[in-house]
Amino acid sequence: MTDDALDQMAILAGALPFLKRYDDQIVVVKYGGHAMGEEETALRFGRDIALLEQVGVNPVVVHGGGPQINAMLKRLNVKSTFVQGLRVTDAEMLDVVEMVLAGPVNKQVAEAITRAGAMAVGISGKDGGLIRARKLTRTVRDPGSNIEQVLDLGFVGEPEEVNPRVLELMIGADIVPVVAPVGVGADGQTYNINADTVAGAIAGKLRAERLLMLTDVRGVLDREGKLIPEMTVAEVRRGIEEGWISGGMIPKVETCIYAVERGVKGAVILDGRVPHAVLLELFTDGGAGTLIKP
Ligand SMILES: Nc1ncnc2c1ncn2[C@@H]1O[C@H](COP(=O)(O)OP(=O)(O)O)[C@@H](O)[C@H]1O
Ligand SMILES: CC(=O)N[C@@H](CCC(=O)OP(=O)(O)O)C(=O)O
Repeated sequence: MTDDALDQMAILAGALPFLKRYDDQIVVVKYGGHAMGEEETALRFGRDIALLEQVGVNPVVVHGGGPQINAMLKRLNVKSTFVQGLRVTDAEMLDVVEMVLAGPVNKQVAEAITRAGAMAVGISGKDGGLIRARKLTRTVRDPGSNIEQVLDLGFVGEPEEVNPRVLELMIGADIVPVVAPVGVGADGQTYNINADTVAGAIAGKLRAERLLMLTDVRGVLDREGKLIPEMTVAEVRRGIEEGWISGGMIPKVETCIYAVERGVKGAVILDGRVPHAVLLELFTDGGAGTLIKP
């Protein structure tokens, strides 16, 4: 038996009460591009997801791939800009985004889970009508003049409607869905959607037991840099107002709030680079990151 499998067994040894809680429940896992790291990290993630499936949990994986898109853009010598953490996406950029997300990244994640003994199938939000998207509009207010300006991010979208049918069929057939964050408008236009947003929308629609957001920080940290194990929605809102929850953490906690307000029992932000982060979060008392509850 490999060291990795022994570690999995050690975590499972004390997991009986948790296994009951999650039996036949849906757990949506957002696997961020930064959390993917080296090939071995992806394979280890695959083994954990396969194990979840094998012990009776129904995992649904939504992956990102920002760094992987950046690597391809560098090879193609195409420049990319971000506004409020979102990639400005013209028609040429959209081709690259869809090619990378629905191509190698999606297949790598599905293959890692399949190799570990579960059957995973990669789809994008365009498959089976999963995500109907619309163009995202964002505004900024100029602090000097107080004038509001509408930003044009091109083909950046947001989910307008999630049709969970394809996911339900896959889950019913013991297939682990692996979703690339691309959607399609009513007119057939493809949209690039932030992966956190897609994970939140899917978790909300499926009323998942848990939404796990794997990133490359330990969770939400307080002003002293200490990990906060649990927060209510009100405490998160206060953190944003007071400014110690900022930058890339804001869309993440907002996604968690969106999900728990739609019936997800708990949303967790945790460090995907920690070995077996998913298992530790679900199957141990202390959990692994920051749990956000209603
Ligand atoms: N209170 C906080 N706790 C943890 N991280 C925070 C906090 N406030 C801001 N951040 C920032 O949020 C970042 C995480 O967001 P981001 O880098 O966008 O993640 P990802 O690439 O996984 O989507 C952290 O690296 C950190 O710089
Ligand atoms: C609109 C937008 O910004 N879309 C993202 C989609 C991928 C993503 O969200 O990946 P991570 O989770 O790894 O950051 C992008 O183009 O990078």
